Amino acid sequence: MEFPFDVDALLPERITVLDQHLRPPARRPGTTTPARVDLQQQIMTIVDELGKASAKAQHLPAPITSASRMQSNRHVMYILKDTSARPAGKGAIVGFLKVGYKKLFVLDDREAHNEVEPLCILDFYIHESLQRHGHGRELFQHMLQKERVEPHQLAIDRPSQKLLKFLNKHYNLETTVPQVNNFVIFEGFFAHQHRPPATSLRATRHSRAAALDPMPAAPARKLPPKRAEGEIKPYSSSDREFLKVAVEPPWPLNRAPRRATPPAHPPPRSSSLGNSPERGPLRPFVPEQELLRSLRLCPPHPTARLLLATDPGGSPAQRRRTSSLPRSDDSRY
Ligand SMILES: CC(=O)SCCNC(=O)CCNC(=O)[C@H](O)C(C)(C)COP(=O)(O)OP(=O)(O)OC[C@H]1O[C@@H](n2cnc3c(N)ncnc32)[C@H](O)[C@@H]1OP(=O)(O)O
Repeated sequence: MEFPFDVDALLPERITVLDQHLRPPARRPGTTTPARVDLQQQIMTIVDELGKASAKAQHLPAPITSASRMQSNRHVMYILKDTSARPAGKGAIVGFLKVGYKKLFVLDDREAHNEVEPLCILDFYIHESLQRHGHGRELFQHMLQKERVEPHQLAIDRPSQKLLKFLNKHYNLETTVPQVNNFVIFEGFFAHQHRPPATSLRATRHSRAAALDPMPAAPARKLPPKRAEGEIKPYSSSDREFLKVAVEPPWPLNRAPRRATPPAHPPPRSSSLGNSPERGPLRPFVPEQELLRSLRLCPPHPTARLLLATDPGGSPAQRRRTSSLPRSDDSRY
């Protein structure tokens, strides 16, 4: 992918890492240095063009990667340049990989909900003319080392078939843990994960049920902490969510037909997973209330039940609230 400016001078390293500041890397000694603002503009152009090319390759209605989205999120972009060819002496870009930490509610193999904050693969693109030459693997490998994560610890935001094959081939990732959101996680995701100390912000911020849940928490964040967070909404974290706005018809046409009774169990494996990795049109919008209702119908964890039964200090009101279904004014979500 070529640009009308000198990519080779702009990005001295084979792989450049960009964060939300989109700072131009330090240039090689002896290279003439244009104004800093021009360099940043060039970086922004590269990010925008890569985002557009990736969206086109994935048949998305709009790019999910752009300079402005980079600036407003704590994502990290790994950009690979072509060091062999220097068409017109200006260099070229091979592709990019975008990652970021996200709060997710994921199901484990017992179909219990877990709040985690894994590193997510958000966008990945290698130029069409250079795919299947090992460039994707080079980028991915570099990212794994820099972020110090193992492939099975990652969550993937709506992987394409090509990416699923890529992950299978290079990292033996095959067996997925079925989810009801757009993220795909693989077997081993819940193994050996970092468990924060009981006094950590994460533990105290959680709901009582989450604090009692013995499932391990997400891998430790390597990125700086985000701004103060508000209420956590299940399934609200996909980086591709905003694309729904582009494809969703206006209200009331966007309302899914209401069921008489909410589903007692999450969708079966094939349905959940069959939907997630597919590209093309996004899945119909699931009304949040319906989703919450099905969440609230999940049976309490056995540990929680035991504690509630044996907790003599809890007031009757407290016991009433925790032993029955959450009330409509329950503001946890
Ligand atoms: C969360 C997300 O970002 S989902 C979106 C992922 N991006 C895309 O689908 C955009 C189009 N595809 C691409 O840009 C690239 O193919 C990537 C990024 C998926 C992989 O990068 P590449 O440089 O092609 O990967 P690399 O050469 O290291 O590995 C090749 C392997 O990837 C998989 N793969 C790559 N292209 C294809 C393809 N067209 N068909 C099937 N499998 C493919 C295969 O396993 C392949 O191994 P094989 O050639 O022996 O079958």
